[in-house]
Amino acid sequence: MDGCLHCVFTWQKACSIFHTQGWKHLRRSFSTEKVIHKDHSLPNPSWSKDLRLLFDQFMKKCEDGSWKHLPSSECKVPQRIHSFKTYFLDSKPVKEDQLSQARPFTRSYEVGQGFEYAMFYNEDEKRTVCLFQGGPYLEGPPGFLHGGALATMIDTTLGVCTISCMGLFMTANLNINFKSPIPLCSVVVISSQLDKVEGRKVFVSCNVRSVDEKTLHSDATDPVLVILYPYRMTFLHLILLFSLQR
Ligand SMILES: CCCCCCCC(=O)SCCNC(=O)CCNC(=O)[C@H](O)C(C)(C)COP(=O)(O)OP(=O)(O)OC[C@H]1O[C@@H](n2cnc3c(N)ncnc32)[C@H](O)[C@@H]1OP(=O)(O)O
Repeated sequence: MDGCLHCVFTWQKACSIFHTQGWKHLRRSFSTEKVIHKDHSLPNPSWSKDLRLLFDQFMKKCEDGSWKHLPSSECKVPQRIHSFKTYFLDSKPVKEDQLSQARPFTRSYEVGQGFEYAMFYNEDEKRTVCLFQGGPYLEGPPGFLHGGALATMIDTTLGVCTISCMGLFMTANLNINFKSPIPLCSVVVISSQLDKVEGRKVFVSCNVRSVDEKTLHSDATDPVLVILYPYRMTFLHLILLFSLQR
C-alpha cells in the first residue's frame, strides 16, 4: 500500500489541507469530493507482447512481497491542486473549470497513443522499475521516441521512487544523457534507485535499457529532488485516512 499513487496523492492532500486549514476542512474535503478511480497500469490491448511478458514477470516477483505493483489512479480532485498551490504563494491562480480538467500528464492520452506503463517498487532496495511503451503520439525524430517524452517518464519514475521512499517532493534538477534512440512503440525498462539523502535533498539515479538489457538508451546520474514535506506514509496514517473518508 505504501506505493499506491492514489494513497500518495490522498496523503499529500491530507497534509496540505491539515497544515493550511485544519482538521475540520480535512474531514469535510474527504466527505464531499468526487473521486474517480481507474487503474491505468494494468494490461490493455495496446500493450505489446514484450510489455505483457515483463509485466507478468514483475507480477510474479510481487508474490513473495519483495516487489509491489503500484497502481495508477485517475484522481480528479481539484482540491489537491489548490492545497498544493497554497505552498507556492507567487503562483498565479488557475480558473476552477481548468482545474476540473486537471489530470496527471502521463495519463492524459487515449489508450495506447501516449504513455503506457506500469511501475513496481522494491522497498528494501529503495528501487522503482517502470516498464514503458511510448506510443505513436510521442514521436520525436521520425520513428523514434521524443527525448522530452522519455524525460517525462524518467522524472515520473524518479518521482515515484522518491515519494515511495521519502514523501512529497519537487524535482529541482534532472540531468539526462541520451545515449541511444528508442524506436517508437518499443518497450524499455526504466530503473531508478535512491542513492542518498542530505537534509531536504534526495539524490536518485536512473537508467533506461532495452528489454534484453543489451542497450543502454539513457541514464540520469545525479538528479536532485528537493523534498518539501518530509512525511512518510505509515500504516497508521492509512488507517487515519480511511477513517476520514467514511
Ligand atoms: C508521482 C508523481 C510523479 C510526477 C513527477 C513530476 C515531477 C515534476 O515535474 S516537479 C515540477 C518541476 N519542478 C519544479 O517546478 C520545481 C521548481 N522549483 C522550486 O519550486 C524550488 O526551486 C524548489 C522547491 C525545487 C527548491 O526551493 P526551496 O524549497 O526554496 O529550496 P532551496 O532552499 O532553494 O534549496 C534547498 C537545497 O536544494 C539545493 N538546490 C535547490 N535547487 C537546486 C538545483 N536546481 N540543483 C541542485 N541543488 C539545488 C540548494 O542548494 C539547497 O541545498 P543545501 O540545503 O545544501 O543548501
